[in-house]
This record gives sequence, C-alpha cells and structure tokens, in this order.
Amino acid sequence: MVSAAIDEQAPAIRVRSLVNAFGDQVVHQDLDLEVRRGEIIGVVGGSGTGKSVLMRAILGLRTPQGGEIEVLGVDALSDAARDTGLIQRNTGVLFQGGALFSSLTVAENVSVPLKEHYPGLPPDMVHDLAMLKIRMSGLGEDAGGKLPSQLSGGMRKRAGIARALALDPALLFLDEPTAGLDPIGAAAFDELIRTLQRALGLTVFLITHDLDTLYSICDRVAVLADRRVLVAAPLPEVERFDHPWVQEYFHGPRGRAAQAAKPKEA
Ligand SMILES: Nc1ncnc2c1ncn2[C@@H]1O[C@H](COP(=O)(O)OP(=O)(O)OP(=O)(O)O)[C@@H](O)[C@H]1O
Repeated sequence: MVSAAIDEQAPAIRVRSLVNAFGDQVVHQDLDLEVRRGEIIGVVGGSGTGKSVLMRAILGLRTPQGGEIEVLGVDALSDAARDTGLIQRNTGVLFQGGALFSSLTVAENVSVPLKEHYPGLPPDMVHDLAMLKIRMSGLGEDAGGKLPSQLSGGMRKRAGIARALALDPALLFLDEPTAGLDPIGAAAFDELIRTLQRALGLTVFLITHDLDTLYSICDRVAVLADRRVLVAAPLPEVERFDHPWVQEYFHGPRGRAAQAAKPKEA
C-alpha cells in the first residue's frame, strides 16, 4: 500500500502506465519504469522523446494525464505528497544549465533549500552545511563567496550539485549534467557523480546524450522511444536490443568509440 511516508523497502521510483500529452501531442503512452535503490540509471532517447517531461512528472512539477508514480514508496500524485513536500525533501535536482540564482553567491544558493525546508536552523549552521556540500562537490572554500557568473561552466555545475545535495537527498536527478563541458571536464564530472553516489548511497536518475557517461558510470540504461520505455537494462543487454534508434545510437560511430573507451571491469 502506498502512503505518505518514505518506505525504505520500496523501489526508488516506480512509474506505471504513465500518459503525458500536450494537446494532441502524446509524449508518453503507457510508460513503465522502475528505478532500483542505489543505482545510477541513465535515461536516453532521441530529442523530444520526453526525457525531461518524464523527470518533471516524477518530481511533481507537472501532472500527467494518466498513470501512477511512486517515489521512495510515496504516491507522488497524491495530495499528501504535495502537501508535505516529502518527495522534494528527499530529492535533489540538477537542471540543465545549473539554474542557480544569479544574484546569490554559491553558498547562498546552496542555503536556499535548507532555509526553505528547515526555517528554524541557525544561520551559522546553514552556512556550515552549505560549505560542507560545496567542498563535497569538489569546489574550494573560496567558491562559496562567488557569484555564479564568476565561475566556469564546470564549476557552476558543481555548485548546482552542492545545492542538489543540500538536504541530504536519497535521490538525485540530473538533466544532461555533462552537456557543454569539454571531454576532460565531463569525465571529471562523471567521476564526481560516481564518487558521491557510492559515498552517500544515492540513487541517481540521469538524463544524458553522453555515451561516455553511460559507459563509465551507469548501472542500467533506460531507452525512451515510441512514447514509452523500450528497455531498461544493463548496457550489454540494451546494446543488443532490436530497435532502429538503439542500433544507430549504440552501434553508430560514436557508440563504437565510447564502447572502445569504456573502463574495463576490475
Ligand atoms: N510545456 C510544454 N508545452 C508543450 N509541449 C511541451 C512542453 N514541454 C515539453 N513539450 C513537448 O514534449 C516533447 C518532449 O519534450 P522533452 O523536453 O521532454 O524532450 P527530451 O527528450 O527531454 O528532449 P531533448 O533531448 O531535446 O532535451 C517535445 O515534443 C516538447 O516539445
């Protein structure tokens, strides 16, 4: 039974028969997806297949036309989930571009969710917690006092991660985290996500077009096509899946290059 309390035994995310449409345009029809606790799931699909719409629905940022969504065992579409902010308190999100407040310093940005969800926390404690998350995200102490415009693109993403981790979430959502980073910066960012996921026991829902990210850090990959999740499985299984988009994506030139460069299992 689904209730408005976190269920430690439930899957991190369970989506059933999801329908999302904009007017006549049906983006998802009977979409099913289960995300396990503690995994990094990569969500891929062609442009416009509804990866961001799926993430927004799971986060409660849009109401789907049909279906069920449970997050950490909580019915995400229920009034109770909305009223308590339970899911928001247990999830962190890095939107495309970081979405930091441009007029606030990095430390102030990271403090925003802390102040919002725990208004009684003393300011010193809020600041110390924000600085801890900033250091965990691989930024130096000095970054805390800077405005987003004073940071490089990679540093802004790290600041976004620090903010996403502010509330010690069980679940982290990342929308194209390596987009716009050079290959070395992207590899370092992948490494940061893997390190944080292992250290904090996070479940990570990661939308990406980056094949290197899939091969280096994802435990499973979910492919969106034809308005649903075609397959959600470890990469070797997904690579074999008989669908034109999957074959082109994984066995085209870029897919072959990423496979050749993938880390060998220890
Ligand atoms: N608010 C909206 N109003 C109308 N249509 C929308 C809205 N949001 C998304 N869509 C449409 O839904 C479809 C899926 O969009 P979405 O952004 O989820 O795709 P995506 O898979 O994340 O694409 P990309 O890889 O290009 O980021 C697109 O056709 C888009 O135009």
